Amino acid sequence: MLDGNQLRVLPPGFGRLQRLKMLNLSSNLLGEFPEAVLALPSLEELYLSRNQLPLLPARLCQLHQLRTLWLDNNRIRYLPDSIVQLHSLEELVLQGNQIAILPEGFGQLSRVTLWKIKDNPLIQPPYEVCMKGIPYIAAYQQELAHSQPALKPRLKLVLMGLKDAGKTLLRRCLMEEERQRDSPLAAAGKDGGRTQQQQDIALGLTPEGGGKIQLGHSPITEPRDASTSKSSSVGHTSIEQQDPLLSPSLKVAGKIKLEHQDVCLSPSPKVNGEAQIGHFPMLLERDAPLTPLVAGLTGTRQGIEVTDWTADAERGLTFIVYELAGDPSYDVIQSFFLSPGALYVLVVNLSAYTPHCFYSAVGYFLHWLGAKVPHAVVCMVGTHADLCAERELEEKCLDIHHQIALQEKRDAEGLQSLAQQVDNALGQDFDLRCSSPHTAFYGVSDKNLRRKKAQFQYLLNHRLQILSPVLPISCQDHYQVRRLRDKLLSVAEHRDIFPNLHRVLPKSWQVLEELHFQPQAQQLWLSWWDSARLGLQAGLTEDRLQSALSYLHESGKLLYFEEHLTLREYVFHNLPGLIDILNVFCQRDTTVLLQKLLSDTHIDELRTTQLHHYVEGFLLHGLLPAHVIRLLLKPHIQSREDLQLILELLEKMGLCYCINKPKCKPLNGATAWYKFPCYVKNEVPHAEAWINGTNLSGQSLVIEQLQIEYTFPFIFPSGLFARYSVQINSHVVQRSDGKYQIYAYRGKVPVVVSYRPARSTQQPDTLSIASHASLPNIWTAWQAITPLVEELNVLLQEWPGLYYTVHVLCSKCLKRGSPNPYAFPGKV
Ligand SMILES: Nc1nc2c(ncn2[C@@H]2O[C@H](COP(=O)(O)OP(=O)(O)OP(=O)(O)O)[C@@H](O)[C@H]2O)c(=O)[nH]1
Repeated sequence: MLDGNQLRVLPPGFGRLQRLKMLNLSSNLLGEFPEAVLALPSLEELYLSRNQLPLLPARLCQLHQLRTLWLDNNRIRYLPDSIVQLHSLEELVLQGNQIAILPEGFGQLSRVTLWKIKDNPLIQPPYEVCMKGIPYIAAYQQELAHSQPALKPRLKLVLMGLKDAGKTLLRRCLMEEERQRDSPLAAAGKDGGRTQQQQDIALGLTPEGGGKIQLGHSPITEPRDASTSKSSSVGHTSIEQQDPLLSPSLKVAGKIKLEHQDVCLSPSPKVNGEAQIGHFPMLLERDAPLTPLVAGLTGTRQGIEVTDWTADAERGLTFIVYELAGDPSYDVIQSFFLSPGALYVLVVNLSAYTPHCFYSAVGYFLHWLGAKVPHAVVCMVGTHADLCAERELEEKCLDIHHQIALQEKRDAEGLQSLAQQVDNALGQDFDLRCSSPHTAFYGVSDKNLRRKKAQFQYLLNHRLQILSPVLPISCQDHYQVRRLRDKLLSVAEHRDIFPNLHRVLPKSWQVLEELHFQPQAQQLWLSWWDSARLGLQAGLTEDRLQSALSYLHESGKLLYFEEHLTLREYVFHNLPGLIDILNVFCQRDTTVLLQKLLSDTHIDELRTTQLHHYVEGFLLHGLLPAHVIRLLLKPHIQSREDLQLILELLEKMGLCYCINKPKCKPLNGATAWYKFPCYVKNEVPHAEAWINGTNLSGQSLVIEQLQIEYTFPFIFPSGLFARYSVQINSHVVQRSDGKYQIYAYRGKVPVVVSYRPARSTQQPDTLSIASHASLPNIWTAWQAITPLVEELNVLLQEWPGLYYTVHVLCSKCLKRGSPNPYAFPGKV
């Protein structure tokens, strides 16, 4: 056991340990695979986790006896083809590396039962296949070998931003532009007489992507001196061109500083050695006439929308455009539509922008996206440029850059300092950490500290990839819209940014996709069996269908909840239809809701009044009976079964829960009522008192309090509390919901779930789960809260870039009513 040292090499003669069976070299500083290990023929277990290995030698297959090989959290990019010859291998742990392609013949590793590959940029086979295990990888590889490969580049494009940012108009103009592109009017170019170069600058589209800011560590760093780069037309360096000597954390801090100074603040940044006229447009005409492009496109729209946009018919590239809603009422469902592998466009209304609103217009969205999709690719687009004066436009764009860089720098430094604290604690002896509850990381094991450190490293290495300065645009200008389209296309087609776009997939997968989207398959969803039939038609057996569906789910083409007990029986292939349904419950508009309910002409007055009351109750308390939900969804659902399925989907998505359905029993004809927690506005004052230690029953002397607190220093995604309150419903009874609190019982034991938004920028948001019991029975309180804690942990797994800590609060402090109870760290 040589783990947890500072070893860079092994001593000479190490290879003479011919009878060595197990070698643990984890958590060292090995920068190369130690050759001496290859001379140990009896080796059965080899642990090399958390080193800095870039490669594995092909001669690794000499270790015929090897049963266990742990290589997680290194820097490995490729596996040698010969790895598949390690026929005795039972454990292969590769997570947290840079592996994109797995060698052919993975089926030969049929004895592997412990397989971990998470956190690798996998392309071939796709991530969804790799995660399922060796048999699935083997089947996929066979599939690819035997069927004709297919290529159909489709990329998910997500438009996000505040309400009225201009997302809808931008989307419509982009799509309309496609239709008008070939028209003589468009060909003439309505560009207000600007030169090509001026217009390029106006859109931040200078050669070699001049002026691009790259915040955070990412594989697509732009060379500072473009003449030295071997880059392609957009000017990105390849992964190999990065400086291998810089540690990721140094890169983050260093790059922000450099780029922030050089790109954001310099008034005339140099590109290709030539001074640019100006970094931001001062050329847009304030009073440009409204062109036919915008005419007829200004209608408002509510909610989330999905549309296909064939942005480049020649090359066959299609964007699946997800336009998110700016209204916060949609927050509870929006995060479902953020997924890896998409191109995100953050839209800012430059006319309305002020430096004070940076966080709400930009900063929050970056935090939110980074928490859900670490390392996501973001383009910043500023609309309403036509309504801004030249100087105003320049100042606002600069301010956004400046504040993004500051936010990014602050976050990275925060994470680095937390990582440093963990390092310091690791440098101490475990006994010392257990000596007093006031020492940092009291009682936390080395193993858990190392996990924590790996998490910080992951967060630091997976910052968002913000690709460009704000691209100012007026939707009234054909030329600018066209250039934005070209910019999006060039980003999408850049192989370093979206390597998956040009991935070759088995023909059967493509056929499966086409069959799911053929015109006759216009129902709202397909049963698993219907989908399996399409799979068979495409040449996929049932077991291989799962991976293909998961892939389609991840790439944004359909929804398939593989893990869900009931919903996995269905495939939601008609996304626009499904989103229409979800939109109904987020609109919060009395008129729209009433219109839907009163569309039937035969409704009498009494019924009309009743329906008015239901709408009022819904908007005030978030309550609706099932039959009114059915009415609201009338065009979409036909039968009772349809309704049941939709209600289950809404529960799964954290939108509502049934308040009066006994567990696993039918309602026997009674009306089922549904609660939508995102509508709850009232407080639950007694819960606040309880949680602060003022015991309701007045038994404060014999009662012990148990409180687990989750702290979110960077962001608590909005809508998460509402979702959690749905998620815990199956565990609690007699609940009373407030906007930020739930007071309920687990059996006879009371529990309180309480969310506290940050009171200032210095303070974090917290979410706590608490219970109490008399001292000899304190375990009943633990039993009460444990499932709620587990439920929260499951939910938080959907947010891989979200940083939070978990503490147990000191019960003595709680009893005293201390405003700052001591928090014991550690894994609960
Ligand atoms: N002058 C001008 N008006 C614009 C521009 N872009 C959008 N608008 C107008 O701004 C208003 C809001 O634009 P939308 O596209 O509806 O905004 P949105 O981001 O989709 O808003 P939500 O759907 O509520 O999230 C509309 O009246 C648009 O016509 C622009 O570049 N210039």
